[in-house]
Amino acid sequence: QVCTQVPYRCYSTPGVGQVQVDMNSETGVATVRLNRPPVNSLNLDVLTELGIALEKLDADRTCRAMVLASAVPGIFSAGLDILEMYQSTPERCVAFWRALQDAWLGLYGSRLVTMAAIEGHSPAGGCLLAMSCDYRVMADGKFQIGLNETRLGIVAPFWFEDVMLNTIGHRETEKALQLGAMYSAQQALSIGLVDKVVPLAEVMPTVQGELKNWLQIPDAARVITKTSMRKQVLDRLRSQKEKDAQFFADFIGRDSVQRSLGAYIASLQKRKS
Ligand SMILES: CCC/C=C/C(=O)SCCNC(=O)CCNC(=O)[C@H](O)C(C)(C)COP(=O)([O-])OP(=O)([O-])OC[C@H]1O[C@@H](n2cnc3c(N)ncnc32)[C@H](O)[C@@H]1OP(=O)([O-])[O-]
Repeated sequence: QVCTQVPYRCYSTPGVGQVQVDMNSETGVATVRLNRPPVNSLNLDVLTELGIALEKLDADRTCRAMVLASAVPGIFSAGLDILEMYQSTPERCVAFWRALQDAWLGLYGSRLVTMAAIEGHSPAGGCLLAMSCDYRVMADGKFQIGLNETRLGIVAPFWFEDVMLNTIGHRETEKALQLGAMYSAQQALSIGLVDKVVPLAEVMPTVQGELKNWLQIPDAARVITKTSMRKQVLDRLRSQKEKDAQFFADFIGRDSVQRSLGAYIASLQKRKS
């Protein structure tokens, strides 16, 4: 196992944790892999683990960069675990949302160079995680990426919207969010939602190659620049975290939203059979 070799260090037990972290102390690059089969849906536990992992990496002075990837073939992340939003309690909804907020604040506000290796589908919350990195490489082929929330009868919150706006601009975001659009890798590339599209086997090598460019830049100057670019969006959520969590719990609890989610879950199951 890669983790037992020097100079790798693990923050989680390989093959066990739902968020696996391999830290290469020689290069200063950590690889964080989501590991919640079958689709890496993000529940309270995974989001809490992810938030803690990001915090630890940020505090590790030997760490300069992080690659966000998946341990599950064919999937980057299916987004938020729909079962956290369906027939849940208001208390659980608030706790779930806080964990998402904290994980996102840790990722979007990270001092590290962050790269998304998108080796599979990446809807909704998966797209948010990818967009929150500094750079995205996606596998060509059948995989799709996008914020499809409206298709579930739910609404991407203002901070998902802010991140998309900063990634692909106002006009594309308006269309993408209203339609709940899912894009192929090539379409995503054409609107700037991802930075590079390569064959599946080339995703990781391409990320490693790109990292070399980013790591040539002195950290302090890059971090000040990144912070200045992202501060406004981060502060907008930081200043209203509780209000945002309460809004989510209230919205999700509506009968009409529960009905839409129920129908969407049924459609996912039907697609399988
Ligand atoms: C306001 C809030 C903002 C919201 C943000 C979000 O992220 S909203 C999230 C929006 N996300 C979406 O709309 C994504 C919906 N998912 C998909 O479109 C597809 O699963 C896929 C394309 C990701 C993978 O296709 P594939 O053919 O490889 O896999 P498959 O389809 O066969 O699924 C396997 C099993 O996983 C289950 N399951 C799947 N996703 C979720 C989930 N998010 N959660 C929970 N469970 C999920 C699925 O039901 C099935 O369960 P079963 O029957 O075995 O008990």
